Amino acid sequence: MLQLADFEKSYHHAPVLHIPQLDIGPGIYWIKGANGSGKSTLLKAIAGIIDFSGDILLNNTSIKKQAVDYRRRVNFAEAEPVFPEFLTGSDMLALFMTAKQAPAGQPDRYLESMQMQAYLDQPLGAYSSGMLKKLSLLLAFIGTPSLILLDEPLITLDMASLAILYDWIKERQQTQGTSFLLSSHQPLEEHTLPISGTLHVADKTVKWLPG
Ligand SMILES: Nc1ncnc2c1ncn2[C@@H]1O[C@H](COP(=O)(O)OP(=O)(O)OP(=O)(O)O)[C@@H](O)[C@H]1O
Repeated sequence: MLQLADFEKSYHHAPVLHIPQLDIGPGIYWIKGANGSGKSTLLKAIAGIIDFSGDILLNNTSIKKQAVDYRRRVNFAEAEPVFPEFLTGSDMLALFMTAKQAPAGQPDRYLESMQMQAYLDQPLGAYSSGMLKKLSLLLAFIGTPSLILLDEPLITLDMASLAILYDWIKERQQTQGTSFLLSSHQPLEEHTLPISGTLHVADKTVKWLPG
């Protein structure tokens, strides 16, 4: 499903990650690592929003050689989303629906399950951090991506919302075969998600461990 080849990322000539080769199949993966190890950097590179050397392929589509096609297949939710304060949640949703060519009505059940309709038309400057997080997670489910990247999806969500997010992930994987990379600091409750493996980010590289 996802391949990284000769991947190198530096900030201002300081190397952060070097991954000679990484090849993972379809599934749901956790990305683990200490603060500053490079989890967000890895996710942003796979999302196609930061530059790096080497190549990343998603189902044989290269981020470098087929950039538009690649980006259409990947959705990303940032750890701490920042949106223009004067726009509303509905504005953001309409934008993503168009950009991701989403089927009409796709957000409805997501909005309902997280009970977001009540504040969707408020300006984003008036959202709490949890409300912003839910919106950013919802936007990552818009369209029909093959891979959804969620950076720290568990932070700022209350327990009820966490259970709903786990249901979204499981349902999407089961019905559409969507793969997920999820970064987290928290130790997870066992059996919440059918995890295929863990990517450990340490010593400026990434190691894959099954289960
Ligand atoms: N824009 C940037 N400019 C310079 N250095 C950066 C930049 N972004 C990240 N770094 C550095 O790259 C390294 C990896 O950062 P990254 O945010 O990817 O780590 P992380 O594992 O996601 O951390 P955390 O768990 O604290 O969120 C850190 O040393 C950080 O200081």
